[in-house]
Amino acid sequence: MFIEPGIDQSRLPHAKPIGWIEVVCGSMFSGKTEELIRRLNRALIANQRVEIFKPAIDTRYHVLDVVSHNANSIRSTPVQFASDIMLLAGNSDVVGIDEAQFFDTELIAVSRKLANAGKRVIIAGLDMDFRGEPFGPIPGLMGIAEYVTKVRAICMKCGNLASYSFRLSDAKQKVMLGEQEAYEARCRKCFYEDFDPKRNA
Ligand SMILES: Nc1ncnc2c1ncn2[C@@H]1O[C@H](COP(=O)(O)OP(=O)(O)O)[C@@H](O)[C@H]1O
Ligand SMILES: Cc1cn([C@H]2C[C@H](O)[C@@H](COP(=O)(O)O)O2)c(=O)[nH]c1=O
Ligand SMILES: [Zn+2]
Repeated sequence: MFIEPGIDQSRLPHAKPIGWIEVVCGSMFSGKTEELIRRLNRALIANQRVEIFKPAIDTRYHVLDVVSHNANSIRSTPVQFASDIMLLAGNSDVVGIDEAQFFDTELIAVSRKLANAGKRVIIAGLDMDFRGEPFGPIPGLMGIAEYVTKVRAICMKCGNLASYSFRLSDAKQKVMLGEQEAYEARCRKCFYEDFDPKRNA
């Protein structure tokens, strides 16, 4: 179970705001966005000021909303660069960022600055790409985060827990938006059984 230090802390008299970083990561369909939305909604219920960002390229379900695969949603601000978040997060207590793997590695410095300024920063993103390699700023963010939650999907081949996102086509580019028609959640065994390093080189 995830403890929510911000909410406990806000009850302490004279408590100074202490910032921190939370990372929610895993494969596609593992519930990252659901978990991000859950944490942000609870912060809203606690009357905290919440700002939510996603990369502007992620237009899959909605241009503005962060939307989970099971249709939960929350309003967000799409931004092009991680540095935009620094400019727009000014008045918030809590900053949520979805699809963080698509941001440049500047997101690591931005998250550190926001947390050092007393904000709770909650980041959701893919830890690995379709080749099973670390994705963008996520590994670096996991390194500097106080809390890291790895969530897992269900393997579409065998029903075990899945940590990998298997791409169903031969497309080689790292960034390729898609859902069930383009990717399957897979466990380690089922991912590597069908992974062809030459095809994916
Ligand atoms: N293979 C799968 N394993 C688990 N959940 C799945 C799978 N395929 C579809 N889903 C749906 O995806 C939802 C999670 O969506 P979401 O939070 O958007 O995941 P993520 O952001 O990690 O891609 C689940 O609650 C479930 O309804
Ligand atoms: C593995 C992998 C995924 N993507 C894309 C596909 C989706 O649009 C997002 C991930 O969304 P989710 O909320 O985690 O399901 O990322 C990609 O561009 N490259 C990849 O290697
Ligand atoms: Zn499997």
